[in-house]
Amino acid sequence: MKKPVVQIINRSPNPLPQYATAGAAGMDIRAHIPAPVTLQPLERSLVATGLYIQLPDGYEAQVRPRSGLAINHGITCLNSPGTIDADYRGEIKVILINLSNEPHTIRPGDRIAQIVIQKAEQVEWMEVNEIMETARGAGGFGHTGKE
Ligand SMILES: O=c1ccn([C@H]2C[C@H](O)[C@@H](COP(=O)(O)OP(=O)(O)OP(=O)(O)O)O2)c(=O)[nH]1
Ligand SMILES: [Mg+2]
Repeated sequence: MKKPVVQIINRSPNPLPQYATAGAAGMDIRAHIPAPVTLQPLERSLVATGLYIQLPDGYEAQVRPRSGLAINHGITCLNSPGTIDADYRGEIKVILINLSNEPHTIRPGDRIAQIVIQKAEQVEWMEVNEIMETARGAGGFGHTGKE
């Protein structure tokens, strides 16, 4: 299947993000920082990547945490999933937070998160007074499976 093409500028010395396996949804993205950054417990930091992308209209990129960093070090993306709009032309940055009890150091070139590129259509609203009934109705927030 032909893949959509996304233009990218890489102002870092790191390789371009790549799919690590044939069926990967995400591509790891790396820190583009001049020196190591240590996150203390509950500290957050906006980490640069040196990447700038031009998404086709109708696409978005999501910045998502890496599960390995999360389970091993308590490092996640505070705004997960981060949204990269199709018309954003700034540098892709990652809001990392340390949810562990130990300091954790991010080094230049470390894989800090992953991006998933997918279709995201815009819609128009049609304002009405009623919306169609369903079996679920207004049930939510854990209402299924109860007697
Ligand atoms: O993890 C992220 C999230 C966002 N962005 C960039 C791309 C996105 O298009 C822009 C705005 O993000 P968002 O809409 O989430 O933030 P906002 O607080 O609503 O800012 P704005 O008013 O600029 O939309 O910031 C990133 O680089 N990394
Ligand atoms: Mg916004």
